[in-house]
Amino acid sequence: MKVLVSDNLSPVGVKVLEDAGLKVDVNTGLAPDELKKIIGSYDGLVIRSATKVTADLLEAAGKLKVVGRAGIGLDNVDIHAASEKGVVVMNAPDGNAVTTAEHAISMMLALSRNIPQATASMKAGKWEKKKFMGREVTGKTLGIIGIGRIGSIAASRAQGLKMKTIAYDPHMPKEMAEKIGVELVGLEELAKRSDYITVHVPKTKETANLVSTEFFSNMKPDAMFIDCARGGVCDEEALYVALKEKVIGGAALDVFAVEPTTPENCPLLQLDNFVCTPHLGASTSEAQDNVALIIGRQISDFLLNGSVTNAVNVPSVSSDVLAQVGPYITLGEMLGSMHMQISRGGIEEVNIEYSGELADMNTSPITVAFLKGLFTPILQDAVNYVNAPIIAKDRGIRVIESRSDQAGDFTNTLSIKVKASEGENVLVGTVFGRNEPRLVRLNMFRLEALPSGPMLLVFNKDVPGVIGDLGTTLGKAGVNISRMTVGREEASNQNIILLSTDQLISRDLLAKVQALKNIDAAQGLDLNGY
Ligand SMILES: NC(=O)C1=CN([C@@H]2O[C@H](COP(=O)(O)OP(=O)(O)OC[C@H]3O[C@@H](n4cnc5c(N)ncnc54)[C@H](O)[C@@H]3O)[C@@H](O)[C@H]2O)C=CC1
Ligand SMILES: O=C(O)C(=O)COP(=O)(O)O
Repeated sequence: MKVLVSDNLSPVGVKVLEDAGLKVDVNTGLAPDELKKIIGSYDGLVIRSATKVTADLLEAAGKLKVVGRAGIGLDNVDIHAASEKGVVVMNAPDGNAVTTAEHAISMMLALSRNIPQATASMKAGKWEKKKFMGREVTGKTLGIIGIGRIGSIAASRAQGLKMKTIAYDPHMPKEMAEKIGVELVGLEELAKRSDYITVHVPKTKETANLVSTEFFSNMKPDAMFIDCARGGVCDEEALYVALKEKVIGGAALDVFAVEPTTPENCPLLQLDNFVCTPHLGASTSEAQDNVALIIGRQISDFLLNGSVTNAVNVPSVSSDVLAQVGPYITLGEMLGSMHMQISRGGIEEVNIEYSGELADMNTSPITVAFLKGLFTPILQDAVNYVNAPIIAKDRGIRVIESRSDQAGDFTNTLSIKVKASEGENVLVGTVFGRNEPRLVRLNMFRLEALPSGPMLLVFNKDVPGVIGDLGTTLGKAGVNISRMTVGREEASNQNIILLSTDQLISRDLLAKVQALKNIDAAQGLDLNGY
């Protein structure tokens, strides 16, 4: 079996693959068409963030069985296309967290003491001692956006530097943050109170452009902003204006909306109060050895023994179990994603009830898939079919499973209640026929919906004209409705309408829907990939 390493990988990873008996070719920096020409002869592909694994490339990869990412981010992989081709995609989400947190702290100190600017000035033959007056970080407040793996390590390092640490992470229970000495606050409060702000969230629908003109206008005029997470979480145009007009004191970016970035497409690179690195967050020999070792072992285990670890698109179960509960694994993951998107506040408890014949089956992969689905909208590539239960435990979420012989009107049901700090929701699902997942209850509403693709969830009064108004509003915006389900609760005169649409609902369109008469609430859902 042959493995191609197409991005820079630490030699320890290559050694692990070779020692296992695999033939390894290292061929980095290939243009897409060059890669496409040779990919057909490989069983495995090892990448970092440079190689783009597109549907087009996968089309040419006739023998390919696995793509391994030495690191976390899979933004450069078309996971959906890989799943359709039966290619397993795996990553190594734990190997580079310390290193990336250290990079964020380095950026903070480099900004505080003007180290890059002073270096450039001295190399230009100057001795500008007065120009580069810095300031101490001791006693200052570090605001952390996203207090997950990397954010919490950054907090502990900052505490070591005698800084106060506050964080914004609406999905993290308060007690978990308090345990690590971090006060949880709202986004606006974080902007107003912090002297330094560092971002450690993945790029999701919620976090895209989270750091905007409004955010910068709330920051202190001498505060500094750092992003070593993902390009596009911060609006680069808004940052440019904030730095140019001295709305904030300085900024450092390791990640960009377009990578590789150049002075032509990134005007930030012209500013004196801007410091940057070319996506070096994970680039230390220690972190690279870690992720290379992990991915090398996972790929050889898979290619030689068929065992799947840390895969993002295949549950780690035997083919027998998959044949029995496979459709419920898909259903569980869909319900997980939907639960996270409709839930408000930090999740505290999950109750999963398996009913009917399901009660006698091996349901643990369904629970794992549910948890993976639950965390994917907020953690993206950092969650997979192996670490999802560990993430739940680390976040202090109680996962309770129960079984019942009775499944009501259906042969089997999966009924899941999620309690969050601001309320609870119940979703019940079943599988029709051999492989047709359906959502059959959402809280008090009975319905029959396929929880997949882009959707719009509407809560409305049960009066004539609502569906017509909705259809017209979506139609005017050019959005096609492919399915519609109405759930009715006669006692309360309340309905829900769940629509499947051909594209995601934009913020503007959602605002128009929310403004319609007799509509109490509406939200877009993204169940893509299911
Ligand atoms: N610059 C680089 O080279 C590297 C960048 N990264 C990136 O760093 C980021 C963080 O990684 P980890 O800490 O391992 O992830 P993680 O999954 O452990 O933590 C992410 C945190 O963000 C929070 N979050 C999600 N949506 C949020 C929102 N709307 N507002 C506030 N918080 C929100 C989650 O609740 C979670 O606590 C990822 O995007 C990752 O890809 C990771 C490694 C290297
Ligand atoms: O692991 C990640 O998500 C990273 O962003 C690191 O990217 P890299 O492997 O350095 O190209």
